[in-house]
Amino acid sequence: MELTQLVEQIRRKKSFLCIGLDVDLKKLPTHLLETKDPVFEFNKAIIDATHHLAVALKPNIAFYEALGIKGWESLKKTIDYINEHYPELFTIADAKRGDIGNTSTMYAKAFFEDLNFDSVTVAPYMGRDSVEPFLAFKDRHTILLSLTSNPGAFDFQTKEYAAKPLYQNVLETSKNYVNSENLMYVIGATKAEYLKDIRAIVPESFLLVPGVGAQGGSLKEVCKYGLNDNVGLLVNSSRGILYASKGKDFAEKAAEKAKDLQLQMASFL
Ligand SMILES: O=c1ccn([C@@H]2O[C@H](COP(=O)(O)O)[C@@H](O)[C@H]2O)c(=O)[nH]1
Repeated sequence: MELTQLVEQIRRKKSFLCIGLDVDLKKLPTHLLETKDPVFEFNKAIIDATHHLAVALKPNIAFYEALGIKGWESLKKTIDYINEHYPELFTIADAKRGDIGNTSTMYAKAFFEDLNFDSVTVAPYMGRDSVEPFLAFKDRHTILLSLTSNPGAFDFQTKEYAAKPLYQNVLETSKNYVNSENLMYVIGATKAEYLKDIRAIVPESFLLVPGVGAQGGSLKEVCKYGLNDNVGLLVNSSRGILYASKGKDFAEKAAEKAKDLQLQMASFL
């Protein structure tokens, strides 16, 4: 998907909400567990109930891999369902991949060619040759981890390297990668106080911002410095939306949570 299409969708829906499809069997409504593919049935109901409120969907691949072959099948059915019924939604494989070049190419093929996601999250630690194979897919987007939402982010990402915090090195160095115009960055909502500095380095890039809701990040604080002329933000919530109810009304209740966030987002646009 072209960025112009994403921005147009954000403006039309007055939403920059990304819903994280982190499906945990233990948290599913019990009536779904009797179906052949509870994970897909759950995702389908959530997507049908919320597609008009969100602009992006982000399955975290770990939740599917943990279920073995069945999980991978549920993931494939989910992405195919989105691409067939809601092609306007921007899809993110939250896989946090990255390896030596020829291996990264295989990861990129898996997520862009086989599964047909619009984007994939990538860890920058192994550097240029581990990231550029993803960027070689010029009609897709590579979302590089820069400053993550978890407490462990302070172990390395804020520590100085070459006289600057490591997360700033990630932003600056990656701007020189081939096809860097297709880069986006992960910045945790719990690190909103860093967004002013981040925007000084990457004023135009889209930022994927997880960590509102269950992790306690503030949408208001994220918007203060995170928004740019093209909106430039995709703010993710997973558990805060998915598990609003364990009853038969689970999708309806999830839509209510998504609507709450969408209305807040509309007030910042
Ligand atoms: O820095 C990061 C990078 C990725 N994530 C992922 O986003 C969702 C957040 O889920 P919530 O339930 O809304 O907390 C999850 O898939 C994480 O693995 C992140 O949280 N922080």
